[in-house]
Amino acid sequence: MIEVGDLAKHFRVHRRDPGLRASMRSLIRRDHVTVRAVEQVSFTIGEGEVVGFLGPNGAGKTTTLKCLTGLLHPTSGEVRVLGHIPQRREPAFLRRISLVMGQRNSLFWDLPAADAFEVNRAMYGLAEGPYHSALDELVHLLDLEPLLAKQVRVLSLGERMRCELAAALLHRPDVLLLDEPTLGLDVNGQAAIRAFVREYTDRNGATVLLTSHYMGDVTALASRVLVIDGGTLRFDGDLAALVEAHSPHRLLRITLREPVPVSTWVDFGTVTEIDGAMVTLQVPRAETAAVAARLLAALTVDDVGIEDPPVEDIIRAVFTHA
Ligand SMILES: Nc1ncnc2c1ncn2[C@@H]1O[C@H](COP(=O)(O)OP(=O)(O)OP(=O)(O)O)[C@@H](O)[C@H]1O
Repeated sequence: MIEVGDLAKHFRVHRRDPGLRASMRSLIRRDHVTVRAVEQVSFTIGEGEVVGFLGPNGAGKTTTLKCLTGLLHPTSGEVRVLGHIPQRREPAFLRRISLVMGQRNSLFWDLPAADAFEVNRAMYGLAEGPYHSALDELVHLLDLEPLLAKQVRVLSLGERMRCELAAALLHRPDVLLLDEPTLGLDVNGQAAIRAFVREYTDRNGATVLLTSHYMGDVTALASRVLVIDGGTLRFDGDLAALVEAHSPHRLLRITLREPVPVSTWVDFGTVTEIDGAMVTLQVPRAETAAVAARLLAALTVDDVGIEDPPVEDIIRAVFTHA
């Protein structure tokens, strides 16, 4: 469905030092540098997969997504999406994909949302029947009824994102590329978009590649992740495997009947939080079960839970080691 082999995308950019002298000099001589935004990246994504694409700022995520849609031409390497070479931008290809960018507005600003959707209908040449059935489904799933008559320019960010998603899905694309779809939204707004994407993909089986700085988006939607840093792919696999490979520790959350002296914990692990009788201990992953058993035998435990550290911490560790 999506096949990427040794993809590289380099940008040649004009370099100018700050200051007036440098400005004057650049009028005569222009220095250029090459930005290696993406370097030898390979992966394949199968039909119906929902994959998270993670990386710090400037890692190369958006550049990769733009290569997948044909908005950017690769410097080298192979990209095939739905059997098409994206940079050819063939109508048969464009009718089957969608790219939604959280920080970009693609809807006509001055039109009511309903008319902005009509523009997309015309653009994609959708027949009345399929258009209305897709629109009805999206209006229902995204709760758009109260927004249809409002001008796009007056919508809140969360409302606009819901409309952006609807507009992007009216032609029922097989491949959906989501670049920071929850950027800047509050917790409710993020939850609404996540719930929608999950429901939509369950119903329609679309293939999704999703970038987000909110780990909640990725943990809620994707079981597989690609991690990119400095333009290079660092990890491709299950989120659970990433956690296991990069987190040598697990957390034991213990509630005791009564508090005990802090020195008690030295025998069991490293205390990361303590609040009276509630303690969080960090223990080596391989020893988790044995430590839990020793704790239960030695102390009066009301409750004990075993958790992995927050995925954010693990991703940070991946980037730090990279
Ligand atoms: N048109 C361009 N011209 C020059 N450099 C570019 C261009 N587009 C991207 N870059 C550079 O390529 C690198 C990767 O950028 P990209 O936008 O793909 O990163 P990203 O992972 O999406 O980051 P973020 O999470 O901040 O959106 C960055 O160093 C960026 O400055």
